[in-house]
Amino acid sequence: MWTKKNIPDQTGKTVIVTGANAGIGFETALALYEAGARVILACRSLEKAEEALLQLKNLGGKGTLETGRLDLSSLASVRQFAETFLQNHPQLHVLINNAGVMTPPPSKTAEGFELQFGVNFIGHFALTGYLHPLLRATSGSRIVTVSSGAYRRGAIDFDNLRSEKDYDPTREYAQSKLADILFALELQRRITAIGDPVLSLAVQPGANKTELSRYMSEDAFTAAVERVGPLMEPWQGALPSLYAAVSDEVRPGGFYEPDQDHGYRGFPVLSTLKSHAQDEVVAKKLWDFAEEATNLQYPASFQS
Ligand SMILES: NC(=O)c1ccc[n+]([C@@H]2O[C@H](COP(=O)([O-])OP(=O)(O)OC[C@H]3O[C@@H](n4cnc5c(N)ncnc54)[C@H](O)[C@@H]3O)[C@@H](O)[C@H]2O)c1
Repeated sequence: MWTKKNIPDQTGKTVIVTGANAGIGFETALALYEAGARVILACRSLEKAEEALLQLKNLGGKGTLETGRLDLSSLASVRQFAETFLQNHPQLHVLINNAGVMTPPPSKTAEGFELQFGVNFIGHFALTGYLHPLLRATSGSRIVTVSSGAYRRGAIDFDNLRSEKDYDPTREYAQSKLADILFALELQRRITAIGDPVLSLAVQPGANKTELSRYMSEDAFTAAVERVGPLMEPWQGALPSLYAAVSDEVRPGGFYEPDQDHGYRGFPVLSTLKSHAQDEVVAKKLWDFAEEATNLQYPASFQS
């Protein structure tokens, strides 16, 4: 069984974890810090990032910790974070696109996207794009994008990417998490096409006790727990991200999730995605949309 004890020494590696101040992101950052990495806690609130840094230091690790302000609901903030990072770091070994929001009241990003689509997908698309040149220049680098089992119920509604229709929070969450997977796989195809060794992987953490459910009603939360069974601890939810971030066994464009044979609990395994998440036509169309929305085109030498 793969656990965080299997993480090889990460001394000399630089890792960014988005949404590292809470839940799965915090546990992901902790494990990599323990293993010796330089971990950048990229958080919406700098104050919360500093609090998390102190908590992590108290827990102990042989790596180093830094904080950065990153609000994924604003492309200006994403750009500012990336520019500051690029000025101060010669390498980036792992980018973990972990931050997320689920079923909030109707709200929009600075650019007018529905919050879940904007934060979970568009913000991470932009962040990855800004950091991509440094990832390319760093040997053995990888990008890990955290999706959700909710992708299975998701569909990309190209007539509603700018919230043209009524807001349905659950549908929007599932769409954003499907978008994360389509993005990770399309990115790998584009990276491979230009002959780069960078890896792009997608993961889903299973059902974990975190603050992600803060906007769910008690009834909806109870029904969800009845459906999926007892929730796992956040450290368990971090295992697929950690496996994808450090394992030598990962497959380019692979999707990792807690083992289905064990009820989506415990150790991470390579898993087969449902066919709609492997749809290359939809992925390309979504990529085109994201490029236009963010004004970013990458990989730089890729010709579609
Ligand atoms: N907890 C689960 O059961 C579960 C299941 C499937 C997928 N996930 C995914 O795991 C990831 C981590 O979620 P979690 O369960 O730890 O939830 P969480 O609510 O505990 O943590 C989410 C993190 O994302 C950050 N975040 C939210 N909006 C942001 C923004 N605009 N800019 C920057 N950061 C922002 C939060 O501040 C927090 O640090 C998410 O992508 C989520 O969709 C979680």
